[in-house]
Amino acid sequence: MKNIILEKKTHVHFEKLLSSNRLCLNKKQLAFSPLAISCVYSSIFGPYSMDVMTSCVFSVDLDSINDPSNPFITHATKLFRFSVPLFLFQGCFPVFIPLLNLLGVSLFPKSSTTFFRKYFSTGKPSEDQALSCQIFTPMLRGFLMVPFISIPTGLNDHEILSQLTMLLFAGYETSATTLVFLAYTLARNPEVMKQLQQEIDLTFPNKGLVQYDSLMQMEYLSSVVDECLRLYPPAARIERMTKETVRIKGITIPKNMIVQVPVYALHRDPDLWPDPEEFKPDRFSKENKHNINPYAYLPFGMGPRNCLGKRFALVMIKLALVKVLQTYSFLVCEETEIPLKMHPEGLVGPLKPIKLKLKKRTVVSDVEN
Ligand code: HEM
Repeated sequence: MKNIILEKKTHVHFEKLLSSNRLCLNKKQLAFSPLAISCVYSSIFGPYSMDVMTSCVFSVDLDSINDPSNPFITHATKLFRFSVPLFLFQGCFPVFIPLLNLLGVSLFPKSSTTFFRKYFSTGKPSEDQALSCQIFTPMLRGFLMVPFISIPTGLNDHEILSQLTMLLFAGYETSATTLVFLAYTLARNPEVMKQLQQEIDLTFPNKGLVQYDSLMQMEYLSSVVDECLRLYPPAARIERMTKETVRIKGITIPKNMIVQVPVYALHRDPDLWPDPEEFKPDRFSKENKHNINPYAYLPFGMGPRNCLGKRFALVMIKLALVKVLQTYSFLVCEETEIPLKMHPEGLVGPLKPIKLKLKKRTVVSDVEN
């Protein structure tokens, strides 16, 4: 299944996505008033991530800023308000999941899953349409084309819908939160932001069109995003279950034991990262990157079950950051919380919405001073 989504020519899809506007911040999303104090998350990055994910996963074009009461948005948003204790219980004791299902206890609200089921069964394209029509995204087409590619029986509606919902669930908040933390860390590190704006202006002069290949070749942008994901990896830990009993450094881990990898703690371990609390993108520069132990840096996990949307997320995040920084600078203001209080539950995220000032850049020379 993973191979179907991660088609070899992914970059061609991304180029198409960029030119089709599916990944673009719209004018409203970029229309801050100069020097406005703004809650960055709720004003742009949340709706941006929602619009991109629903558009690319479900082939549904939404406008979360102007039409926030669209039922698709209401139900998609509800998926993220799941019970964390129930989530942890299911993770720790998967053996009870069938019993919970029997009792009608579900992680996601029934009204929302029913909405998506109805939506999908009435609105999904036929296999022929999906094969021929370019308006359906590669993801949706990939799932509908499964019978032609790998599994002779194909996937039933329930299986396709579960995959699509999983993609939305896995991609929306992780990407939105990363963008918020990028805005926060850049506001707190203006010299880094200036260097990044310089790279942006050089790569896309006169706020030029952002192109996939150039975007992905931006070295400083990559380092900034990597370093932000080190400090704020949305998934604080990942899990694996042992298939066999193993002995590692004198510790025996029995078969079928769930092992948690503390990603957040690893990323801030002073033995692995000098000055771990400091935001230093140069750790990820071309010259320094090879010194990083790949098992010490796991924002997208590792191995065959690593993040399926990694490349997608990086394009979406880099594009949004470049578009915003072409026009605005992030600034801390009185309302900016320093240090940040983190949410104790769920994904790594701030306890309260982050507030920053946005200053409209006057001219490109802004960054040359
Ligand atoms: C900054 C954004 C993102 C971060 C930090 C992130 C992080 C992660 C992590 C840590 C895992 C677990 C990997 C492991 O256990 O080794 C994961 C799994 C996954 N992610 Fe992401 N993710 C992001 C965005 C996305 C997006 C945009 C999508 C979809 C387009 C996505 C889809 C998935 C899926 C489907 C899985 C499960 C993969 C599997 O079990 O084989 N993620 N992600």
